[in-house]
Amino acid sequence: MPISCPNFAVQSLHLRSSSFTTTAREINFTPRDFGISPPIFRTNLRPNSVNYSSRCNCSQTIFSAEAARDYDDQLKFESERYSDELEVAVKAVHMACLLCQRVQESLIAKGDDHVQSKDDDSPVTIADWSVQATVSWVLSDAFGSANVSIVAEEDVQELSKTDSIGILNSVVKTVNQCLAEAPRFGLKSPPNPLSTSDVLEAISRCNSIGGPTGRFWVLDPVDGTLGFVRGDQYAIALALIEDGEPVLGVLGCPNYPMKTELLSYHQRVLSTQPSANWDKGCVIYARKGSGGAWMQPLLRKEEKKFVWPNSASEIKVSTIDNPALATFCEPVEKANSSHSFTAGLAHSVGVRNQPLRVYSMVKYAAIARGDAEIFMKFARAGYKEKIWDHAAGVVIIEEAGGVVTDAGGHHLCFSKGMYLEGLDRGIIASSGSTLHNKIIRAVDASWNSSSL
Ligand SMILES: Nc1ncnc2c1ncn2[C@@H]1O[C@H](COP(=O)(O)OS(=O)(=O)O)[C@@H](OP(=O)(O)O)[C@H]1O
Ligand SMILES: [Mg+2]
Ligand SMILES: [Mg+2]
Ligand SMILES: [Mg+2]
Repeated sequence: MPISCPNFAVQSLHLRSSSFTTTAREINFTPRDFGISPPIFRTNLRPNSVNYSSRCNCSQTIFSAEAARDYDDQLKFESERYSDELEVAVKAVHMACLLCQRVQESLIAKGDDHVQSKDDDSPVTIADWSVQATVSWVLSDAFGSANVSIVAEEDVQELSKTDSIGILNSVVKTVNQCLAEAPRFGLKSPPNPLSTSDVLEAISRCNSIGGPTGRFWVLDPVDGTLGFVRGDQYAIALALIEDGEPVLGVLGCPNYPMKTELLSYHQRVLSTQPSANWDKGCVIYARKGSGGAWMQPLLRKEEKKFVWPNSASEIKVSTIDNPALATFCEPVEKANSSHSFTAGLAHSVGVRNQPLRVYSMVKYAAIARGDAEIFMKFARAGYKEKIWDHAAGVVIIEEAGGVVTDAGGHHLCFSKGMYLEGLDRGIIASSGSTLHNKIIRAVDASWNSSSL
């Protein structure tokens, strides 16, 4: 029996099956018009299952009962897509946040010497390796190691040196302490504590190099390690990429308070807030195409009986589009992004507020939560941005209603391996297209006279 369904043609564009691609084209829309990325649109095709019959005289599309059923099935399928992966990812990041809080507290309290320097002089700590091992183990246990491919920042080279034995032992202890808590999140603990070689294996299993096809996870176990060792902001970032497009993003921000006004409070977060009588820490996540981004408060590690599932609230980008009222955020270190160039851009578009300088992908979280309107990063010429520093943040900002592109206005490309290849000058994220376009025009106007 045919069913007349008002606005069905437009609704049906959300269905993402090949049949609807045709429907969309007939009325001059493409999946991109709806923020649907082609790789997702193409997957799970169910060709010919929709009987596109005719149009009624009031311009409403008429579909068969079979089509309506198919519509419901497809909607259900879409709303459940990646739900297992997202659930495990959120739990793994949540566990990693508690792990990091413990390590950071001990590092600040004892002035721990377990901070190593990598070949590029950047810091790496027990927390970086421990989170990588933990998340790797949790994902492999949940989905089977044969099905899990991970691109991640750390390797075991430094950790395997004979003089790193003390650090390695601390990593193994930290990982086992964290995994022992897995049942509190509804996950399994390993039947026996992981051995040193199990932990090394879990870290080095994250050796995928990414690419344009298939599915892989992208993990930055501690983003903003410098902020971490200084007792300041840092993030745990996990994304899932399918056929070159990030489809899930999870950001753990253990020192980013639920109450916005505390973000501008920078240094010595831990030492001056000892009783933690404030909602410190959150986990933010989003699924590509769902049109929403969500935030959970971080469960307190000292609460022995915390209840999972945790509550979540929806987050949205700021509605401010007047540069005079906008705040921009950028890296703390001027070695990582030119502060003078961004100050010039901000001035030329009429931004008056002081920049919010925050370590790590907490900057992406700040835009998604509506705590700032613009994020800019212009690294020195020759620096290649890594996919793990951006993938999770991009999904979250876009689903919260914002925009992320390079300075040429192109989407960031996650399909060319571990680097954001072809990045045009720098990265800009904004709460909306008005501010975004102004910044892009300002970059064009001042780029040639810059020293970047
Ligand atoms: N020279 C240089 N230029 C640009 N970017 C660099 C550079 N060196 C490092 N990185 C990467 O920056 C990540 C931290 O970025 P942030 O925005 O947090 O910078 S800052 O720490 O606030 O200055 C940082 O991530 P983590 O290593 O995970 O901390 C690096 O991947
Ligand atoms: Mg690093
Ligand atoms: Mg990083
Ligand atoms: Mg890192």
